[in-house]
Amino acid sequence: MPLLLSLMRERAWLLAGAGIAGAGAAMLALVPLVALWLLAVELLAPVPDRDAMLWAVWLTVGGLVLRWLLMAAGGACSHAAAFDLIFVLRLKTARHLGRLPLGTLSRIGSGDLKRVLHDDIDRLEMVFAHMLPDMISALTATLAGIVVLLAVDWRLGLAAMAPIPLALTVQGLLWRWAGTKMAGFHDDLGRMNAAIVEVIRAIPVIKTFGRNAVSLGRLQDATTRYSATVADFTRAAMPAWIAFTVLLGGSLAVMLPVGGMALAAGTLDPATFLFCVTLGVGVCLPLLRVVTFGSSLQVVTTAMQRLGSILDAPPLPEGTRTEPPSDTTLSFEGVSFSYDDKPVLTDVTVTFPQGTHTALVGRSGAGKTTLAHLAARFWVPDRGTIRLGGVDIADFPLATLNTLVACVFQEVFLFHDTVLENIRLGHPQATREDVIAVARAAQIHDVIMGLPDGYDTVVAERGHTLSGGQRQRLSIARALLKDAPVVILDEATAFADPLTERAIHEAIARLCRGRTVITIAHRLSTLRHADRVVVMDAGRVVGEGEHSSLLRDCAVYARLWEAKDQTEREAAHAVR
Ligand SMILES: Nc1ncnc2c1ncn2[C@@H]1O[C@H](COP(=O)(O)OP(=O)(O)OP(=O)(O)O)[C@@H](O)[C@H]1O
Repeated sequence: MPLLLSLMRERAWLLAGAGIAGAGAAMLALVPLVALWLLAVELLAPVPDRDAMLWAVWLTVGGLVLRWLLMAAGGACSHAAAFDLIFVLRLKTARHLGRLPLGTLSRIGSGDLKRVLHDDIDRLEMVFAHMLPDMISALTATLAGIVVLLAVDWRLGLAAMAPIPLALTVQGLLWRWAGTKMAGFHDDLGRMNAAIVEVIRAIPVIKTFGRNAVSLGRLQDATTRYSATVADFTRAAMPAWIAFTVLLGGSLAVMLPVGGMALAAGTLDPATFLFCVTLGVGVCLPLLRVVTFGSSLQVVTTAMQRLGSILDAPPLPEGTRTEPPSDTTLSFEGVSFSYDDKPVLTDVTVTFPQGTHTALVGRSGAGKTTLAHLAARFWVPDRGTIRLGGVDIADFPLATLNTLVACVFQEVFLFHDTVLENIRLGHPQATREDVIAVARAAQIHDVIMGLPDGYDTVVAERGHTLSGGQRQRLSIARALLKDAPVVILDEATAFADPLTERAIHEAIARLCRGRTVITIAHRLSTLRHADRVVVMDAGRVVGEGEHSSLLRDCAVYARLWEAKDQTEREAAHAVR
């Protein structure tokens, strides 16, 4: 609710305009009825006044035209406010997401992120463009109708209002009951959303494993559970909702006997009776729209709470230093890190000197990727400091650190855009010639020229028109264009055949020239290209130096090589 109110303040004038126009239009809806009453009075008079009757006709026409104008103006204001606010909020949320640590993002989960960014924010269109003006005009219509009735004949006015307290009591009880069910309802919806996202992502795996894939089962369970919750909710709420609707339409049942008695007593004339009954029939019915708005508001409030909890998540703290450090030695000093409660790095102290190429090796799960991610500040260490040229990387704004550190990771994400723009991501101001030059250096130029529109070919979502090795070379081109002094490579040859691997290594050699490079070497063959090796085991650095000295002094390293040699011997034996 506070988020909704603060949003309303941002476009207060437009919303006020929409509200005033809606209220005016609702009041003008009464004009034809008043004109009808004036006509009836004249028609039932012994000598009807023709001028007064003509005036009543003109009053109706004028009222209708003005009402149409007000409705158009109100609609324009409310839609302008709604789309403005959606734009502002979506941009604010996207910017905030960009500044959140990866940990927070993965905790939120992609299903919930999609729901908040897309569905939840979209609900604001319904609130500001439709529900809010509609509620104001509905409330005004009922209020104005009752005020007119009270002014014309207070007895019939009170009779028209009589069912309202009972109807609102029923609805209040229904709301209170619905409130207790909402949390479960939204949990089920969240589970279904997460299952949908998982299935979309896992389509290749599902195809491979057929219908037995866990994802499909989970989606089926989540959907069944959600529809059962909605069905139970609707069934249980139906009687109270029907009672409320019937009560709101029940004004006439009270007005007819009250009016009949007044007519019989001679204290009410027939024209006034007719007018009051006509107005009273539907005077409370607009409140139905107000109540519908109330139920939808509950949904929107929950959506805004979800959005609020994301916007309240603390972003990565950023420094203000924008000048680059004097050198690009990267050092970890007593760095420890846990994913939630699971310790992954313990007291890591290691230096990657300027201009050297270091291979990071260790068993799977040793913490190599995590160490690299910390250098790019995807996460913040629990303890210790990471320095670049002696400066704590936390002292740089993320945008500056981004220009200093380039990453080439195993999974390369390509945007649904041209190849040119995908490479240009590394340096948005780069010219086409610059892009072609780095693509040549990354050994990917010929592949790009073979695509239907060359550099202007649009690559499909998640880069499915390029192979794994090609995507990696494109990622290297990006990093080359970025021209960052520190480069982190996560086993960039994982997808490659021997020829492609050679092409990639040539590309990497160009990328590494004169820079501080860390290669996460999942395959020990990558070590040939490194100046030195850092060995990790169970989240600690257990050795560093040159290959030969490590082979002699570091048991973990010696075991890794022994395993590699044995695998190669077995492979050679199998081929023979
Ligand atoms: N996002 C995450 N959330 C929770 N735990 C994680 C996350 N990423 C990695 N881990 C865990 O942290 C540990 C270290 O993982 P990391 O990826 O850093 O190891 P690695 O040495 O790079 O492994 P590999 O060579 O297999 O890629 C592993 O036990 C892994 O399960």
